[in-house]
Amino acid sequence: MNYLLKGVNLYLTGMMGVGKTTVGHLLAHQLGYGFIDTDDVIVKAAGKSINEIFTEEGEAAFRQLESDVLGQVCAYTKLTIATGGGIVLRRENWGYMRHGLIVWLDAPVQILLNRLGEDDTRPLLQDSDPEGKLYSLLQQRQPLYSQADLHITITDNQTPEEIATRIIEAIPRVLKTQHQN
Ligand SMILES: Nc1ncnc2c1ncn2[C@@H]1O[C@H](COP(=O)(O)OP(=O)(O)O)[C@@H](O)[C@H]1O
Ligand SMILES: O=C(O)C1=C[C@@H](OP(=O)(O)O)[C@@H](O)[C@H](O)C1
Ligand SMILES: [Mg+2]
Repeated sequence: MNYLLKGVNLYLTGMMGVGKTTVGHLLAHQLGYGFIDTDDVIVKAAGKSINEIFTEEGEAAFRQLESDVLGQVCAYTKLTIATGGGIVLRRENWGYMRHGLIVWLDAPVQILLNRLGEDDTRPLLQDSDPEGKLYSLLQQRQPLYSQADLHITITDNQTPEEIATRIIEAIPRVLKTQHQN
């Protein structure tokens, strides 16, 4: 697999709660790649939580930090990068991610809700109707996620290890021509 990938970065995208951070970590390990989570880099650089950044500086400032981080990390190779669910919103982020392979992890809203129902670390879900919020975010973002190179559908009973293996098995089918030269 590493011979085929030639150090090309993998970007995991998809809705919050789908497992980008969890699966990305395992995927990096299986590939012998480094692992970066854009949210983690932002939190470390800002010295505050994602919730604090949203509350004190606003979503627009968070999105700028997110693009800045992506612009930095895309200069490196042999990385699996777990992005935040909203990375697909900015056109410039696609320009950065297109240098690698973009994977969309796609799960039904009910799975996301089950996983994040008790979680208070996602500022966009601190809403009186988290289910409705997830549906509206998905409706807005689905056309964007669908521009990924690889679409992996997640069901309830798959472990993160199984999902990482499925991604690895699917990669040869989607390696772009420019990456095979
Ligand atoms: N395949 C899975 N099966 C069960 N729980 C999972 C799975 N993948 C992730 N989770 C759990 O769902 C929650 C959200 O996962 P996370 O990796 O943070 O998602 P994301 O980074 O996409 O928001 C975490 O509590 C994580 O342990
Ligand atoms: O979907 C989003 O807009 C967000 C997703 C979060 O990351 P995860 O997708 O890793 O939960 C985090 O970046 C922030 O709370 C905003
Ligand atoms: Mg995450």
